[in-house]
Parts: sequence; C-alpha cells; structure tokens
Amino acid sequence: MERWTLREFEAAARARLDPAHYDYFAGGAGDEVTMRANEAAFGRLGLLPRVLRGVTKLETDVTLLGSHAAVPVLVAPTAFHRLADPEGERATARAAAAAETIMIVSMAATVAIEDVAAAAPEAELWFQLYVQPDLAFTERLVRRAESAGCKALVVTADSPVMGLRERDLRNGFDDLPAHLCCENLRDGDRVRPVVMSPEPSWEHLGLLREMTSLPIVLKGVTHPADARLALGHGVAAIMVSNHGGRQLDTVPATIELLPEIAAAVGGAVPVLLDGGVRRGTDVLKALALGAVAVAVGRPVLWGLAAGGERGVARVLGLLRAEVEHALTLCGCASVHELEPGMVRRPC
Ligand SMILES: Cc1cc2nc3c(=O)[nH]c(=O)nc-3n(C[C@H](O)[C@H](O)[C@H](O)COP(=O)(O)O)c2cc1C
Ligand SMILES: CCCCC(=O)C(=O)O
Repeated sequence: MERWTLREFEAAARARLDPAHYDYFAGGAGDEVTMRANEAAFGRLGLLPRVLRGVTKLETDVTLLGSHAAVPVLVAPTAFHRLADPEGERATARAAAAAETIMIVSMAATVAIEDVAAAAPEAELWFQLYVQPDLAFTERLVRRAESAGCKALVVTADSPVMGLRERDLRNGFDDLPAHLCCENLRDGDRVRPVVMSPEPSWEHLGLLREMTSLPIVLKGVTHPADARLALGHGVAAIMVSNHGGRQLDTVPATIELLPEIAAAVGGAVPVLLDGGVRRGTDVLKALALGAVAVAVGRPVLWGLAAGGERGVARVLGLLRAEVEHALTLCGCASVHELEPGMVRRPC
C-alpha cells in the first residue's frame, strides 16, 4: 500500500467491496458523461512551468474560512463510509487530521457528527447539509454540527432530487444494510430518511444565515449567474461542483466551468472546486485557474475501502507529495504563485 498509486487503491477497493457498494461509490448519473468529463478535462489542459526561479522552500498551506489545511486538498463530503470500512467516518477523520486537512462530513454519514469529532479531536471538520423541508429538524442538525465543533456549513444545492444512477437501479441498491444508518438523522427513536428536496430556494440561505453564525459554503454551483446570486445572499465561499457527475448528467467538467465562475466571483469570496481531481497536477491547474483549494471524493473512498484509516492517510499523502513535486517542477515556491498564464487550454 505504501507504494500504491491512486489507480491501485481503486483496484484494491473494487476487489474488496461488495460489487453493488463499489458501483454506488464509483458510479455517476445517466451515461456518466459528466463523471468521465471531470477527469478527462484535466488531462486536456497543459501546464506551462516556469524555470530558474530559485525555489528553496515550498509553501502549500491555505487558511479557508478560519480553518487551516496544510495542502489545498480537502476531503469532499461523501455518504456511507461504513460501507467501506467498519470505522467509517471516524477513520476518515483521523486520517484527515493526520494529513492536516479539512474533512467535510456528509450529513448522510454512517457515524454521528459528535462521534466523528470525538474520534479525531484534532480534525478540522465542516458539516455538509441538505436543507431538509422540516426546517426545525434542519436547525437541530445545524446546532449539532456547531456543538460538535464544525467550523463551516456546506450547503449542497445541486440535489433537488437524487440523480438517475443506473448502476444503483440495476443493482437494486436503494438503502443501507440493516446494521447501518445515517446517524445524523436519528430523531428520538426513529431515523429520518435524507430528503433531497426541490423546495429550498435562495430564501433558505437567508434563513440559514439567521440560524447560525457559521460561514456558509454553497456547494454545487456551475452557472456563473448563480455564483453572482450567491454573493448577494452572503455566502462565505462557493464550491464549483457537479457532484462528481452523480446528479445532472452532461453538465460540463468543473475545471472547464471554473474560469467563468472565478471571473464572476471576482475574488469576493474563496472559490473551491471538486470533481475528477486525481493528481497533483490537477490540483495545480485548479489553483492556477482561480480555486483556492480542491476537494476529493472517490479517492478518499478508495483509500478507506482498501486500507481504512491508513489507506486514506496514504491517499492524502500521495496527493500532497504530488502537489509538492508538481509545484517544484513548475518553479513555484507557493501555491499562491500559480496563475492562469501557467495553464494552456487546447486551441
Ligand atoms: C459515494 C459518494 C457519495 C457522495 N455523497 C455526498 C453527500 O452526501 N453530500 C454531498 O454534498 N456530496 C456528496 N457526494 C459528492 C462529493 O461531495 C463530490 O462532489 C464528488 O465526489 C467530487 O468528485 P470526485 O469523486 O470525482 O472527487 C458524494 C460523492 C460520492 C462519490
Ligand atoms: C442519501 C445520501 C446521498 C448521498 C449523495 O449525495 C450521493 O450519493 O451522491
């Protein structure tokens, strides 16, 4: 495992997981056009390194909404970690803490947010929320995230309804096994279902802002007009995301959407990106084109399924080493030196 590449982690995860669970993690919506495009688009961009810049020391740290990350590679919120490893989100959080990065804990986690926080007291945690139509219950979730020490609320906006995931339909995967549940949704002696609802609107962002003083990150922005609207609604950061190609199929690759969104935001708030980040060079391209950090979804799940906490730590360490290596090759002493001129788009 110490010498594995990300591809090898994925192969090992595939070999270990129940095939229906592997498909849930790996799959996308519809024809998986968007899912494939996310990765492929990075490959089409070229990096133009600078030379002879006398780099002696590398700076990869970023501070985001008051949280520190030693590398600008965050853990994206993904559901159901106990399908991959018995320790589930506890293991992921410990690995994120060891890697000194931020973990965005999914509302649909299989370990309660309080228990994730207790398992990894050093971890920088943010909490991902699907606004539930029952706003009183939504507020209870927000309070729990605050009390557990989460430093930001990541509101996912790209899921008014679940994407059409044909692998899951084919496999009949529509629920967790009986021994697991979404622990954040316990409510008295029942467990509520996660409701993906088309009801939330921009007004709900206002309600959330009144509900909490936590900074709000809007996840799932792909249209520049929505990025501008988000600024008017007081979001603290914007996350360019097409949900890893799991929601609306044929949305363009996030790295292709990033420049327009970064221009629309104009530096007013930090812009993050996820979708298809698999290499240190992908991270550099996203930063050069205007993101302050990226997040990875499936790579973390491959680490977790292949090797538990150690597997996630290894995946995050691999990405960190690649970021440092690529920065050195690009003649950059700091992630802040990356700029659009270092990325060449195909003519
Ligand atoms: C198995 C799986 C579960 C996910 N669960 C959530 C979730 O609960 N909430 C959310 O906002 N995004 C969820 N996502 C989307 C990720 O946060 C992220 O946008 C996506 O995985 C990034 O693409 P990548 O997997 O190519 O890195 C999930 C993604 C996967 C693969
Ligand atoms: C009900 C949990 C939804 C998790 C999710 O967002 C995904 O599978 O992409």
